[in-house]
Amino acid sequence: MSTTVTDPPSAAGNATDLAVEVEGITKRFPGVIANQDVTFAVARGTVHAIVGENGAGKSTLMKMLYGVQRPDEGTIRINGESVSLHSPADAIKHGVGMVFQHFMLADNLTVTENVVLGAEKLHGIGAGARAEITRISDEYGLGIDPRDLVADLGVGARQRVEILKVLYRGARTIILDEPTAVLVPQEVDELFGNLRELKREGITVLFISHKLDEVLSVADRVTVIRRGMTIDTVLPQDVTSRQLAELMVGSELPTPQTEESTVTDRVVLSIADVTLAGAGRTVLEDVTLDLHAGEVVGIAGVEGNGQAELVEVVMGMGEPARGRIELEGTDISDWDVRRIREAGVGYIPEDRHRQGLLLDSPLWENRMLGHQTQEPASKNGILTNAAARTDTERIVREYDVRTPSIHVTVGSLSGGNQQKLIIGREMSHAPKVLVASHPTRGVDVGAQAAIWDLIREARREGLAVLLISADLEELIGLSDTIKVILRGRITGEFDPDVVTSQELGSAMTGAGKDAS
Ligand SMILES: Nc1ncnc2c1ncn2[C@@H]1O[C@H](COP(=O)(O)OP(=O)(O)OP(=O)(O)O)[C@@H](O)[C@H]1O
Repeated sequence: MSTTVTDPPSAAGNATDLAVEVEGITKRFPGVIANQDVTFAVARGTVHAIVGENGAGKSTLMKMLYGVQRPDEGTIRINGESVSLHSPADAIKHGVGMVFQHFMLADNLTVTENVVLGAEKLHGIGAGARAEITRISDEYGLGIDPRDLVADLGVGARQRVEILKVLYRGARTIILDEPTAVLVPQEVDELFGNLRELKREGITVLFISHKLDEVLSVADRVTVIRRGMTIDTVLPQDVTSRQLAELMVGSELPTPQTEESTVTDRVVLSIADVTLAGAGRTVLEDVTLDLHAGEVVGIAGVEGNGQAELVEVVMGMGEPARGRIELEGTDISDWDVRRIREAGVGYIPEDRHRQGLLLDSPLWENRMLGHQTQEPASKNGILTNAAARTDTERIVREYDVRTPSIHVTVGSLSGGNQQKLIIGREMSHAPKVLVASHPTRGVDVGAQAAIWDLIREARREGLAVLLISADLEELIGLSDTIKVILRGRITGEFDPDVVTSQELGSAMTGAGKDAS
């Protein structure tokens, strides 16, 4: 493919037209070269995407640009000036700000309070700050009211507050980490509109994403990183998303197989009229659904509409006020997590850091987490570390977990590789039911396809899956039926063979027509 961008990114080729230059950056960790001689340049006022497989080195690169990590070798130039960044405060002084995937806003505070927190010296905390927030919001078309309470804002608006927060601190280059992972299609369109407005005003946006179609629709240039090395910087009009994926992987991708339905009429998990109250309001109301052997039921919803609580009641982390949950005919409504797992329910949690993994422990110890009482970790009540280690080696092989060994801490793995380890662990106990929250969040396209194949294979053997995902392509691609959850109620049911992402997005926000 002759897509390499050889000309300097700026029309004039003048170094000062470049917002960021990365030259010969190398970063080593024990047993891993995370970045090796990485070189690329980002023109001012453009949107520049960084893509690569899980563990390719994208986050490490961004951490160096944001002052959280120091390169071992190489140079970073910002606006033509060579810089040495020792902290995020350093980075922001040079005009580089970062917006993380997990928002860091306090719900019970106003937009102004959130924005000024830690930056009180700039414009105070009162009228001056509010005026500045309004000015920035107007200048970049963000539509933010400084007096709004963050709790009242939707996901898209919260993200705009995060963007405003870094602009308020003087950022002229903004790094976004997988910004669309939590957005519905309409919000993605809005965000991309905002990014175009930002670049018109001379702001530079650098972003990491695994969603290659989106990358191609919004980026001016795309830099591909493979195993720590820069492979190419391409123009979006010169490549398809498949070619981009092949550049990431370094070989041709297999064509995905479509599957016949494997749904049986045997109900494995039955959720009947489940109602749950929390913090003075009803978070789940009369939720009823059956999971059959061989079936994937997808749950589509904007974050915060009860899907997390639904998972919690199914997994025994919350007891419903009303209703009943049965596993193969047995009432499990008041069972605890351990008993439910032992009865054959696998669990891929939404927040892998809080619920799925012990970051400071090695991979093989994490293999036993939540399964201490089951083989191979335990035989007749005695822990068998050796068996757990051997099985971890198998998972690393089968799930392509990129790691120097099974003895390093899980915290040192890239996000996508942590996720692959969790999925490998949960699938190895041959569950009857898999409760999967965002199973491929942060996972690259190749690994996502492999995980979908594994889930489909297990479904053929009779696995029933409750799939909660913010990735509508995933819901459509993997589910046998999709249910929409809105304000704690199931408000619609869709056939994945005919529904579009746009229709699902509308139903999720309550804007669309009801069930088809
Ligand atoms: N603090 C650390 N200690 C040891 N190794 C690390 C550390 N941070 C990253 N690595 C390793 O560096 C490599 C690159 O990781 P990085 O997180 O940058 O990848 P990534 O491209 O962002 O992946 P993903 O798409 O999965 O988030 C991986 O092999 C990872 O295990």
